[in-house]
Amino acid sequence: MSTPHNQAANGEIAKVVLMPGDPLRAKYIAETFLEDPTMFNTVRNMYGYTGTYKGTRISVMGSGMGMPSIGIYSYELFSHYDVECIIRIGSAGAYTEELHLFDLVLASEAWSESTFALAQSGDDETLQKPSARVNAAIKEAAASLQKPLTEACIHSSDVFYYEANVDGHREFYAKHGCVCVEMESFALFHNAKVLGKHAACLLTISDSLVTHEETTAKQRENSFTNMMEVALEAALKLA
Ligand SMILES: O=P(O)(O)O[C@H]1O[C@H](CO)[C@@H](O)[C@H]1O
Ligand SMILES: O=c1cc[nH]c(=O)[nH]1
Repeated sequence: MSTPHNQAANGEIAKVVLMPGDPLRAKYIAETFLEDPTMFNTVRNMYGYTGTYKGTRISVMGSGMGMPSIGIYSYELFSHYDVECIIRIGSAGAYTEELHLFDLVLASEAWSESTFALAQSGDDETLQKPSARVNAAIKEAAASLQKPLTEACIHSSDVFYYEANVDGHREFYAKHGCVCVEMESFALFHNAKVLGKHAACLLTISDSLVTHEETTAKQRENSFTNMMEVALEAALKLA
């Protein structure tokens, strides 16, 4: 049965779902890496596909941008479609000069000032954690593909554009140890926790708040192939 945001029938979505923010990144992954991909969702253009990767059934679906959006889609995948594991595969802005464009970052935890967890379940933790099992699978996959990654605390922000009076990234790095910023993992990890499911977040550095280098919109859609391949290999270990 469908939901207000997902037209898939029960059984059309695999147990492991890769979840980029951008639905066109989901389309690219399905068309580039999956065999026989079938589209299961077009509601709001939040494309979702199921296909096989090296013989294993895997799904990929966009989450949209921000915690309210991934909050809806991940909750429905976990609770309505019996999905066991979601690996977010996102873009992120670097808070430190040590991270460069296209570097991979695996979230060891997500710090946020967001009220998502408090509002959703009364959880007042400012750090939400990924599944240790899923992080282990991602690290194993990255090592076997010889793709270096940095495992570190990330910032899940509600804000993309800050005004100049806010000393954003320096403070988040100095006070909370966040090496980069994205906008969804805190809510995803929280939903997995309250529903007894598994989640992780693998990121590609798309821009730097320190050096102001940046990738294009098209590169964010289709060039983060190291991240895609690592996530697909990890999914094989989790399916
Ligand atoms: O590229 P995605 O996965 O959307 O991730 C990042 O990019 C968007 C902002 O440009 C936010 O969703 C942020 O989390
Ligand atoms: O949330 C995000 C994602 C990519 N780059 C940023 O600066 N912020």
